Amino acid sequence: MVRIFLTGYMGAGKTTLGKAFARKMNVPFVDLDWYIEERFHKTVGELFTERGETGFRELERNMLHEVAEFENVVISTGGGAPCFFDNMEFMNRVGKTVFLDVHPDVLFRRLRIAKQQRPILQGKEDDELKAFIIRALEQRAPFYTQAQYIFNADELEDRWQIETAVQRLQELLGL
Ligand SMILES: Nc1ncnc2c1ncn2[C@@H]1O[C@H](COP(=O)(O)OP(=O)(O)O)[C@@H](O)[C@H]1O
Ligand SMILES: O=C(O)C1=C[C@@H](OP(=O)(O)O)[C@@H](O)[C@H](O)C1
Ligand SMILES: [Mg+2]
Repeated sequence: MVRIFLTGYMGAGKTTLGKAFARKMNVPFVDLDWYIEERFHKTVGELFTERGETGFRELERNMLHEVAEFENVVISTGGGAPCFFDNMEFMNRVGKTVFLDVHPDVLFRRLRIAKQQRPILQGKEDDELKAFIIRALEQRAPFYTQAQYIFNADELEDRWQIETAVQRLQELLGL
């Protein structure tokens, strides 16, 4: 039975790599944010606005427990999921956890063009965004580093790099 959780900061490539990895492993892919959006018929941004971050985190925890029931699955969490409640401990208990480790400069490059759909980053100018990413990584590191595996995901810029990353991830997990 394969139940793998991909974690890491926003822009680390959890969704991109998770999707490609699940396809290669021939198992279903679940992106926790997409699952939440489908279940509630609302975007993550709308849920943040309506319920505040506290409300979103509660819902995220409940949905994490729901998707963790699936067997043979690759699950990409949202970047904050491992850092609230006992979510990280829970994932370590029920599956294999991978921290997608990405250099802050790379995260900044990816997120400055992909921040609109991420409520926490909205309205941040470049300087502020960079400082925010660095600070958030420091705060979240104690959670992310509880993952059983650490995977460098600095290179996910094209199909070839993604394919290479999928192979490396398979080797890391011994699959
Ligand atoms: N080749 C690329 N060049 C620049 N940005 C990219 C490229 N590929 C992906 N991104 C952006 O980087 C982000 C990382 O991908 P994603 O899988 O969504 O990360 P996560 O799910 O960890 O937040 C995405 O928002 C995407 O828009
Ligand atoms: O890091 C975070 O706190 C968040 C990350 C997002 O997921 P991605 O990491 O897939 O962008 C999403 O769950 C929400 O916007 C909050
Ligand atoms: Mg994602």
